[in-house]
Amino acid sequence: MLLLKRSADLHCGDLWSFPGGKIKAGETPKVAAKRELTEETGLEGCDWKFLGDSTFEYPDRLLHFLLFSCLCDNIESLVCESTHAWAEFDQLSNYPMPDANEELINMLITKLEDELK
Ligand SMILES: Nc1nc2c([nH]c(=O)n2[C@@H]2O[C@H](COP(=O)(O)OP(=O)(O)OP(=O)(O)O)[C@@H](O)[C@H]2O)c(=O)[nH]1
Repeated sequence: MLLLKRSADLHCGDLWSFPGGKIKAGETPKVAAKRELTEETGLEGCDWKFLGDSTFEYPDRLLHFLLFSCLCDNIESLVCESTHAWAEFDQLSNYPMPDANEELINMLITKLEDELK
C-alpha cells in the first residue's frame, strides 16, 4: 500500500495518508481519484475498484471519503514531492494516520478478505 507523509502545514499535517484529495467540480469520484494519484505520485493505476464510502467529523470539518483501490505496475516511475512508503497491512501501526483512516483501513481489509474467499 502506498502511503504519503503529509506536510506539517496541511490539515492532519505530519501524518501518513493515502494518495487523494478533493473532487473538483464536474469530476466523477473515479476521475478525481485517478487525477490525484497521478498528481501526487506520477503513477497511473490500473484495475481500479470502488471499495466504499465513509464520513468522518473532525472538530473543524466534516469529510466524506470515497475509497478506491488500484494496482500500480510501474512503480519505478514514482515521482513524489512528499516522503512516501510502501507498507504491508501488518506494518500500518508504524505509520501514524489521520483519525478518519481507521475506518478506511477496516474497509480495505474487509474488501480484501472478501476477494480472497
Ligand atoms: N489525501 C488524503 N486526505 C486525507 C486522508 N485522511 C484524511 O483524514 N484526509 C483528509 O482529507 C482532506 C482532503 O485531503 P487533501 O488535503 O489531500 O485534499 P487536496 O489534495 O484536494 O488539498 P487542497 O485542499 O490543498 O487542494 C484533508 O482534510 C485531509 O486531512 C488520507 O488518507 N488521504
